[in-house]
Amino acid sequence: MQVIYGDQDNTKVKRDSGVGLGNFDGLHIGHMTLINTLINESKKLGIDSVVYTFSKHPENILRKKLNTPIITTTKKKIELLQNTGLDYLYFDDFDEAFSRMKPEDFIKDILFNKLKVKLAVTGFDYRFGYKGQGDVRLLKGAGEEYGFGVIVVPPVKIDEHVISSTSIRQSVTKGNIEKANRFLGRHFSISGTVTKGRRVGNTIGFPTANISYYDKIILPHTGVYITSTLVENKIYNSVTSIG
Ligand SMILES: Cc1cc2nc3c(=O)[nH]c(=O)nc-3n(C[C@H](O)[C@H](O)[C@H](O)COP(=O)(O)O)c2cc1C
Ligand SMILES: Nc1ncnc2c1ncn2[C@@H]1O[C@H](COP(=O)(O)OP(=O)(O)O)[C@@H](O)[C@H]1O
Repeated sequence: MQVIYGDQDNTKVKRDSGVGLGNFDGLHIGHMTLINTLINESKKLGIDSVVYTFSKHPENILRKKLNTPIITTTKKKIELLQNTGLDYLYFDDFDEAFSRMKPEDFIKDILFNKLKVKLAVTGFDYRFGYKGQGDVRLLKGAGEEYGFGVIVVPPVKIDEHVISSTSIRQSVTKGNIEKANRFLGRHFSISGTVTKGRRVGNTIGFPTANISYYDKIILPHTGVYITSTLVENKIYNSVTSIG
């Protein structure tokens, strides 16, 4: 898998491509269903598969005060998609100027000219372009005009609940990690750097580590959690105190 950063790299995708569209924060079961569909259908067509996403969550750019804490950092997204068979992970730079792009221009300039789209894969509720004016209907119409196919993935649910990054954020914030894990299809995790603390644990026979974390990530509700900790390729049984 090749990672492309839109702000640094103006190289175009070399071959015709299948493009998966969305923010994909969390890379939950719904997202992975979409991405697997993208990879499989692109293979069938003999084209490259590309996930086109943003390095910063649009909500955090457009509604600065309404901070959306993120579930997966860029680094984590790369890690999770690394061995899926995806050809390109494309992080574009979302800023105010970009947000004003009309859906029709996004299709023409980015999907068609830049990514040489032959297939677009989105979820049922995908919206794009200025103020979210574009939807799957518009995308399908443009597909007929420009000659690309569109696959719309129906809502992936667990127990009748549509899986979404918003519901995962709510579960994590409430401390309902079991539910978040079910929706994510893996264990919720946080990465960070070990920093020096008061070393109290050591004096009672438990080594402790203070983790400093990226401040935009979502944290579970204050409390004590049973965890596993991965340090330098070794996994330890652990207990983590949040707060
Ligand atoms: C060209 C373009 C312009 C966009 N402009 C806006 C905007 O003005 N307001 C907004 O809330 N989101 C805007 N978005 C973000 C989309 O509504 C949407 O969040 C994003 O494409 C990811 O889709 P998803 O939320 O279904 O994953 C824009 C997206 C694109 C591709
Ligand atoms: N449960 C789901 N089932 C099918 N597609 C989904 C699901 N959740 C999100 N998608 C699709 O994945 C892409 C990224 O969605 P995004 O808005 O980032 O996620 P979410 O809706 O979880 O916040 C969009 O095309 C969206 O329609």
